[in-house]
Amino acid sequence: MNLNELENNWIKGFEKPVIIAGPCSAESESQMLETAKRLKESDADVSVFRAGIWKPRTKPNGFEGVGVIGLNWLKKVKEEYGFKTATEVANAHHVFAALEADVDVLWIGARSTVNPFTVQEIAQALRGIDKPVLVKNPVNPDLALWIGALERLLGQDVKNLGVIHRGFSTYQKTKYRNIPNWQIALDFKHQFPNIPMFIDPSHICGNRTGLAGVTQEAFNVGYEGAIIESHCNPDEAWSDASQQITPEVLADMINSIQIRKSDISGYEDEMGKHRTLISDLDFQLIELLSQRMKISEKIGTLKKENNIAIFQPERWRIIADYAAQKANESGMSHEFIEKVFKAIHEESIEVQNKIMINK
Ligand SMILES: C=C(O[C@@H]1C=C(C(=O)O)C=C[C@H]1O)C(=O)O
Repeated sequence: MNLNELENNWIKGFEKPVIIAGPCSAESESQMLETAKRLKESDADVSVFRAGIWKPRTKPNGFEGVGVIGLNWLKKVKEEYGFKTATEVANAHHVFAALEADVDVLWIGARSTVNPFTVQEIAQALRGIDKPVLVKNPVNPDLALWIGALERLLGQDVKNLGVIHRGFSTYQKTKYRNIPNWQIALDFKHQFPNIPMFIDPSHICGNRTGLAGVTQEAFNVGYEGAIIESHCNPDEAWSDASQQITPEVLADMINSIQIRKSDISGYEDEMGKHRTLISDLDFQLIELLSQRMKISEKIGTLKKENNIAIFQPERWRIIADYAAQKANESGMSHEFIEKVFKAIHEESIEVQNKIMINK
């Protein structure tokens, strides 16, 4: 069996979009019950209550989670408020403890997904379970590693799978804590449309203000749910205080978000007309690119015969400047045109390189 054959019917048992919410970390019984109570009373439509029991911290000596005692509090939340519960597992010991406490949904964190040994250990501990297991993207933008983690789970007969898009680490300071890199998540969704995808705006943003925008963007492209950190007293939270919101703020946010359906029925004709035009233009784009590469080949032959270097910075600068100017005039984003032309130039260099090394 491969990942594309999974049916993932588990998601049908949840109200859509599936909202998973709760504190970053379990801190005390009262903090857990108070947060759960207020989530229940709000109209955020939360179906799963999350809380971190074991916390992977960047530096030692910080708060590393309350440990197994927190599982009792999760149990209480389930009994008193009827939520399903979720927590992160990062080794086999966590898995056994979480299953023992009957946690309903487990997730593998971004720092674990990067390590095949860890994922294999967790997968073996989970062998054959039918509880949903969600895999966060690895901290580094590596789609194969993300897919590999799911394959390890499937290899142990864990078939109710989902993924969480939590963004990717960067060295540069950006407005995000972890840049979304939407393309990687969309590549995943394209390859595995049958695997439910959740957005984790809390870890992408690292602050409260960006949460609604990122969540809306994810629902615009058809994600199935969101996992959002919510705490009864966010400013006093023991971990990730700056990105947590109260249950009431969460409810306002969820209610302000538009949910889009992926089904186009009823609009096939109207969309069909536009799509025909797009297909026609795509065909022309490919034709034009192919003609451009053929000319580049001729230039490559000329350069080879006359020992001229392939890369011509002056010429490339003129082309890039011209493209930027045209982008402005036509109202397209400068970044987009720059990306397209860089890709064309890279391929053109590659085409000429092939000619050069051909005897
Ligand atoms: C085609 C050439 O070779 C390279 C490729 C270019 C391109 O594809 O536009 C431009 C400059 C060179 O770096 C050229 O020298 O004109």
